[in-house]
Amino acid sequence: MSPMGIRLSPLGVIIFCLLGLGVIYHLYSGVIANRIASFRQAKTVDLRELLALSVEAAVLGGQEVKRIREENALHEKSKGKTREGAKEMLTTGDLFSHRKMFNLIKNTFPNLQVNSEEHDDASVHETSVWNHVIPEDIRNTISESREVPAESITVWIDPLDATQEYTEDLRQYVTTMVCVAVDGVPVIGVIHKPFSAYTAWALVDGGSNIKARTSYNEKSPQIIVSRSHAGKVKAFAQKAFGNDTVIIPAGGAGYKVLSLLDIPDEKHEKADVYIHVTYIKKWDICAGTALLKALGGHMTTLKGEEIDYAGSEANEGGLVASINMNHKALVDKLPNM
Ligand SMILES: Nc1ncnc2c1ncn2[C@@H]1O[C@H](COP(=O)(O)O)[C@@H](OP(=O)(O)O)[C@H]1O
Ligand SMILES: [Mg+2]
Ligand SMILES: [Mg+2]
Ligand SMILES: [Mg+2]
Repeated sequence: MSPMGIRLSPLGVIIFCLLGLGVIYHLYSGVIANRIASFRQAKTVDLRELLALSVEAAVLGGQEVKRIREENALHEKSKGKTREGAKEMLTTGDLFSHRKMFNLIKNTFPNLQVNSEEHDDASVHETSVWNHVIPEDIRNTISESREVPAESITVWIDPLDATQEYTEDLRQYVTTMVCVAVDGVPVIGVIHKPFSAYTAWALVDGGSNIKARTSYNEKSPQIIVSRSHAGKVKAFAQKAFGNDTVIIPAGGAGYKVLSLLDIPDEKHEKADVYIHVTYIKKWDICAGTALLKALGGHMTTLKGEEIDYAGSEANEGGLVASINMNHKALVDKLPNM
């Protein structure tokens, strides 16, 4: 008999305790599972793996871009206007490519910050995960892995660059791009051309599958510029390099960076310098910056400042890109905006 006159059966006490534990487990199981999941998520990421994943994402996105164009199912619409009043086009190609690229990266490394130009309001559940196989060309060029803290990484993706030209069926200008910045500094750049199945990739201080050309005209450079967001770039370039300067209008920021390099495609135009004077966003230019940087080139604002590839998407200061020339001397020739 207990002091209160209630008799406690040992079996009853055990059952009561088990029930209590069950209730506590039920209440906290979600919390515990989340804790375990976040502990399991990689705290560091290997840049060589991230390069291989970036290539895979750009290629899979590119397949969507190509398919939608071939099926003539663009369903183009304007998603707004640029500051200069040009229509910002959105097509099914942009959207389907975004779904593939964004989800592949997020499903593989859920805790990475991934900034895409596009958004998916339908939130289609795309479950693809990367198979972690590093292709032979990457393994042969980059022999070592390099771990960096996941929290230092910002990934920028452009699921379809040169959308305006895509709607005009100017397929040669279209690319898909992935860039990885560590602490705001671009270290991985991938530019993929879906209609010619060509991919350029680079890891800064690691290696790449593309080279600079052997010579560039530094005195009278041929300047590649935007054809659909040109602003006053022609007058700007002529002021710097003279009225006879050859100006090449072309679509796509990815296309224009590749035109500075030794790309194995006769049809891809060649230029010495890329200049852009209107507003542009970081998913348009980060991959190009990384590729150029890996090969010893530069992409800066028109004042020669490095661009911080963390934080906001905006780049306000224009762009000048060059390789195998004195970039500082080039910047000094440019007029004030
Ligand atoms: N003034 C501006 N405002 C917003 N985006 C711009 C811009 N100028 C260029 N861009 C973007 O930069 C990319 C290259 O432009 P361009 O072909 O004119 O050189 C295009 O990307 P998207 O096609 O991915 O939207 C384009 O939309
Ligand atoms: Mg766009
Ligand atoms: Mg773009
Ligand atoms: Mg785009």
